[in-house]
Amino acid sequence: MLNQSEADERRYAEAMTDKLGRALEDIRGKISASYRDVIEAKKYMWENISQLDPAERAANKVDISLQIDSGEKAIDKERKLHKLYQSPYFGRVDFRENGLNEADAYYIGIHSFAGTDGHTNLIYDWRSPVASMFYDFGVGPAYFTAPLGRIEGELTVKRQYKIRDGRMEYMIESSINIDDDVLQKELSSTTDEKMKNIVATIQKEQNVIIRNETSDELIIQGVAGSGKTSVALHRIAFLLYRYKGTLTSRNVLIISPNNVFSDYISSVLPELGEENMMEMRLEELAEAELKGVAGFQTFYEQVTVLMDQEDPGMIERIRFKATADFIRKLDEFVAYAEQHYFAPEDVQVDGLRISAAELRAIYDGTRRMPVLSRLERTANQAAANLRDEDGQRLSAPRIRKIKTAVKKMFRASTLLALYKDFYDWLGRPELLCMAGPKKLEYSDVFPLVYLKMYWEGTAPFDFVKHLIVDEMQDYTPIQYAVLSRLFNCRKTILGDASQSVNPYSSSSLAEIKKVFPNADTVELLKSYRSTYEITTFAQQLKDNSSVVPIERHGELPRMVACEDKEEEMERIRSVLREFVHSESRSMGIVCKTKAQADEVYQSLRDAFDNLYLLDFDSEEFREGIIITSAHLAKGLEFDEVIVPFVNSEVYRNEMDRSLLYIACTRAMHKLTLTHSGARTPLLKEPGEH
Ligand SMILES: Nc1ncnc2c1ncn2[C@@H]1O[C@H](COP(=O)(O)OP(=O)(O)OP(=O)(O)O)[C@@H](O)[C@H]1O
Repeated sequence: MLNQSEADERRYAEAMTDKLGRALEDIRGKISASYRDVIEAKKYMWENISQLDPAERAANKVDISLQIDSGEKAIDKERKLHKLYQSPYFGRVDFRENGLNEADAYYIGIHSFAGTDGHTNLIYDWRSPVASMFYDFGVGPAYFTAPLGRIEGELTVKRQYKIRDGRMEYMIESSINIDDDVLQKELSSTTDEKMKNIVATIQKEQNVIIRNETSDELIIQGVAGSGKTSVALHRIAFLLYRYKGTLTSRNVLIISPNNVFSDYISSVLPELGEENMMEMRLEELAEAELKGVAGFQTFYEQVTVLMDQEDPGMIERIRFKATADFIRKLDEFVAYAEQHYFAPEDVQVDGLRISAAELRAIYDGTRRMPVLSRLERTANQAAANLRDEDGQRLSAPRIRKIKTAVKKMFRASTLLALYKDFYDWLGRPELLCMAGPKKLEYSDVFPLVYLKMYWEGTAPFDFVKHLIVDEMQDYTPIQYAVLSRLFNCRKTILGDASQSVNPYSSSSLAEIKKVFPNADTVELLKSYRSTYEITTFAQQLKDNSSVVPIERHGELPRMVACEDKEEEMERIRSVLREFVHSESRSMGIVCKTKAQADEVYQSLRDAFDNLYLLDFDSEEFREGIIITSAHLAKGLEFDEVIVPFVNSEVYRNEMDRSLLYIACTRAMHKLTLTHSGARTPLLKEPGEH
């Protein structure tokens, strides 16, 4: 057996690092040479431009661009080699194929690495078929699916390593699954500025999702900290590897909740050797779709209004528009409008006549088109059927008159008018209410985008081949219906029904399934982010007994009762001073509202460096002390979290419960809650049952 003892493994790791070092030098040499070649070629072209004929110039340009291309590939390879040089591999499986006597050893790393012959793989990419056994099996019977089919056999060895800067820090013989010790070490470490990759410790249930190639629509419901976002990103990295040539990062789009979140996750794919995918907020999509139609309130603004005042009318409007039944009603209305909204009349243009019957016949023959196109087509067709006094086709001004006349035959003259009619048709006109002059309420934005598809159609995003929707609980069925029409591609949809920032419009898995009836669904129940103590403490806010906290222990959350706000801020300062002198790298102060976050920021800004206020206009996630609201903290995590103002008058209703749950579950290692006055009834003292 190759490298039986730990000493053998240490030597092997060093030798591998040497090999990688040489490969790295080699590629760096090539990059410099290629850089010089490009400069030379450009210089030659510049100096001789007057003597070169057009064909020679074109040939030179092609040469230069080929050289740049190969230089870029070399830079990409250098990046990967550098990564491997720092940590060549993290796992090994020895696999004996059925019918063979000997097992082969496969070392598994973040990228693959071939020996000098270019054929022998010394390190296997974690996404390669053989590497799947590392995640799926312990020692014993195992198999992997190769391009030619399933290969069965036996794992005789399974090991994990931590190699840093050429030195093996530890090696673990793990017989069952990715060993808990390694996972514990990974989870206990303090967090870097951005999200980390988890290739060395992907869990079996996560691997099934990452390597899923069969689901066109995959919905992942996972508890807080179960690795949903990590898994979705690794899934994309896997699919980019698996479908190299047909799928590139430019074909993958993530619908993300805000720019900070996009920034927070932006390091994972590059770390895995892939380019970042495209990202977009759903509001950006709506902005493009409704340009020139109406402005609108954002989701964030909607939530802020709801937090400031409990407006039963607004809540009813939101609730009404947040069900699958609402889509059905809108569809019924469209069918009704289809039948009744076009009322043709005879048209007279300068003595020429088109009959209502003819218009009706043409209009009826244009089904499946959006309204505006139908009307246009009807007018054009009717005009084309007609000849003027001289037996000629109609002039442009006459055609325009016909178009105007035909347009007026449709009962609604604008998209907004049609939308308003919908509520009249329902007999519920009060359900449409503007947030301001020419400003729609957020709950009307996507119904209107949906109706626009019927009104004037919309161009689908055909270049997107895989769509990821994160924080799925915050999108309503009508938003999914829009996405489903605009993105006719594979989808990975993930979220947690317990982490909704607006419970009146949150979608459960069951609701989303109504829009995607053929979707496959998976649940992730194990929570990896927080210590056992933090997870169980947060559980009192959400009655979900199926959550499985990871057995990683830490301090009990601290509940700090204060006499008044002044004392509360002083206690927060003291927690921050402890943090500054600790090993922790990131601290989140997660408030309920932006106004509270502003207040805390003002009170602390002069006392600490590295203190940042994160609001909806922020672009990046930063290391240090971040002050923000629960809405924006969604999806993020911090070594330590402080939740201020957990008073009875601040956290009282269901919405507050969700926000408090989000806030508490952002903490990895330490959680402190402070209040002055009575504690919120939603929480018990830590340790109290
Ligand atoms: N298999 C794993 N190995 C190591 N760390 C993991 C693993 N799975 C998840 N984690 C860690 O758990 C934390 C939570 O992961 P992630 O943010 O992907 O979860 P989530 O389900 O999207 O969370 P939330 O919904 O609460 O925002 C991250 O620090 C991630 O690195």
